[in-house]
Amino acid sequence: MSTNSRLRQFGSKTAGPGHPVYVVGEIGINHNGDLENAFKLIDAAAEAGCDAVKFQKRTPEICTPRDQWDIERDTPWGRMTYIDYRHRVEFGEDEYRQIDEYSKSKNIAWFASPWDTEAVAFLEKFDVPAHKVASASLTDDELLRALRGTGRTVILSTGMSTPKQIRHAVEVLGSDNILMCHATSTYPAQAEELNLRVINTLQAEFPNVPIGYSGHETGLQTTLAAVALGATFVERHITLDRAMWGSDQAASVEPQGLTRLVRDIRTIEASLGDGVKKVYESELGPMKKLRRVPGVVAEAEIAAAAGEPVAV
Ligand SMILES: C=C(OP(=O)(O)O)C(=O)O
Repeated sequence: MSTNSRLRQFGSKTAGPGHPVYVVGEIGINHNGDLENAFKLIDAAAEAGCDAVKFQKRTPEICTPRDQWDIERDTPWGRMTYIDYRHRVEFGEDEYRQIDEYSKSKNIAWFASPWDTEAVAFLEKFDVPAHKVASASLTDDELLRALRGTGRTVILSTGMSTPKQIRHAVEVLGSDNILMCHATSTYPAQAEELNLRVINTLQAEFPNVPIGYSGHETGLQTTLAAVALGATFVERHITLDRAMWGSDQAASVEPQGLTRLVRDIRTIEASLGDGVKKVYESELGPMKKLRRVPGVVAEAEIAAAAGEPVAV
């Protein structure tokens, strides 16, 4: 474990205060079961500068309530039962091997949210940098225990959860290896229900846990606001085209938007600084020109700009 208790490892990268925001393009099931779509989404995330892409891994027979298996629905692949559809959008080991190789070739990490313990065992066949607990799984103690047992960084998403449920999940997972994400689990989420100040609330309640943001809103501004409020991790759903078939596509970010999002996150984190008030050398020229009364601390400020301690 790291010496700073609020830092978390994602392979060779570190997330937490003082480190670049860890940005994840959530592919989820927006690949629609098509490996070529997954590769294109990995390309888009790598080109945008994301640190990782993420998938969702389910064992359909475990995750689909039995009474829904045989319900028929229309899909782009014809009419099929719900359980067949769940299999149709799930990748198996061979596909994940290809995803693993492809991601490596693009120098981007991948991981997933396992929705059941078999999916944890499945993902453990790969050297993933982390696992994620989807908000819907926050109350699944069996899953949380299996994830804790992997010893990897675990991202805990907190949408649709009460403070009591969140505290319980942290107890089950332990706080040493987790990163917690604020989230509102509505697709798309409305600005009025994002409640971004919860990022600060969670930070105050869990001082040893880095806090991130998993967004389902449309648009990018509110995700950038989350970074300004201190989110150390950001995840947004990504899609090749918001009009594609699938429940998550409409609330996802397209490649161009993703590029803007990562660019603006990097600008915001650079602009947040260290919070120590100082006079920059670049301000000395304007100061000379514009300040009529030098003021009693002018010399000290100038010294500070030259890297010397402020004496006031
Ligand atoms: C649904 C997921 O996460 P979140 O709750 O953050 O949207 C997920 O990661 O599968």
